[in-house]
Amino acid sequence: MFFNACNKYNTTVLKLSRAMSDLLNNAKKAAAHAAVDEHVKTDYVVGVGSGSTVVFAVERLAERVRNENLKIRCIPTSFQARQLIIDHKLILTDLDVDPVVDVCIDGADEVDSKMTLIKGGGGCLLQEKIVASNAKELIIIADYTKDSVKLGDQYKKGIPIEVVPIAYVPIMNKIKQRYGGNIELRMAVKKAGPVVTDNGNFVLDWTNFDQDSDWEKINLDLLMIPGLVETGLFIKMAAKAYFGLKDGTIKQTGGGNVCSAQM
Ligand SMILES: O=C(CO)[C@H](O)[C@H](O)COP(=O)(O)O
Repeated sequence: MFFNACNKYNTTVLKLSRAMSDLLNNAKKAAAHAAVDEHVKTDYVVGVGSGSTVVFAVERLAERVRNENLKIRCIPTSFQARQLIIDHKLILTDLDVDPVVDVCIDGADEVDSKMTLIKGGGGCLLQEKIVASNAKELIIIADYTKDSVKLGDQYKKGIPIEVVPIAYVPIMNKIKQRYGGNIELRMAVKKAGPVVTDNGNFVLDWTNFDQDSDWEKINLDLLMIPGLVETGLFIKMAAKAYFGLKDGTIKQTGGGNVCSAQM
């Protein structure tokens, strides 16, 4: 009797979590397809972001290359993005060969009402910011859980900060002293010790920050700390965000031209 009730409960929980993940995946796919269809043209150099939503964008790029004979060259923002480009038989390039990127399509952990982003949940913030900063347009694709008024409203894992390993303790102390909140070294899951980025660095996650902070000022202050390589704050970089909603429709934010990435 007890075991039957437990089994029933477990099956219901499993069904609910599957339904939730289907909803999220459909939302991610809808956003990714819309962004690729509206922003990628033939002969474009395309920056390929990182994360689970970008997988749908790469699938769509490959589909358009096959069906429309679209000609594109792709610049990865991480090891994961490079593998995706190779697996989908897209043309791989880099900033040495193609220093100007026509459009960069990437995910985000959170987008606030001013189009300030938290990125780096997957630890790829440095290369993502480099590629985005060399793109004429940064287009964000995300599901509805990423659409916030203020940073920290929905995303509770914090602002990622990439640091040189020998400097991680003093940097953690400085951030806590200056701005408060909590800061932790990101630990690996299938490896003992910390996460090591594609660039050989560590990642700190800064949580419980003041949500009314002046992010532009804080970002510049942080970047002055020796050993701090990059922050996951993307400010005035994204031109547009596509959010896939639960009902399969898409919400778009951002004008498209005011805040395109810095050239
Ligand atoms: O910044 C990132 C990786 O560094 C990702 O774009 C961000 O974490 C969103 O990922 P997902 O599409 O899986 O939600």
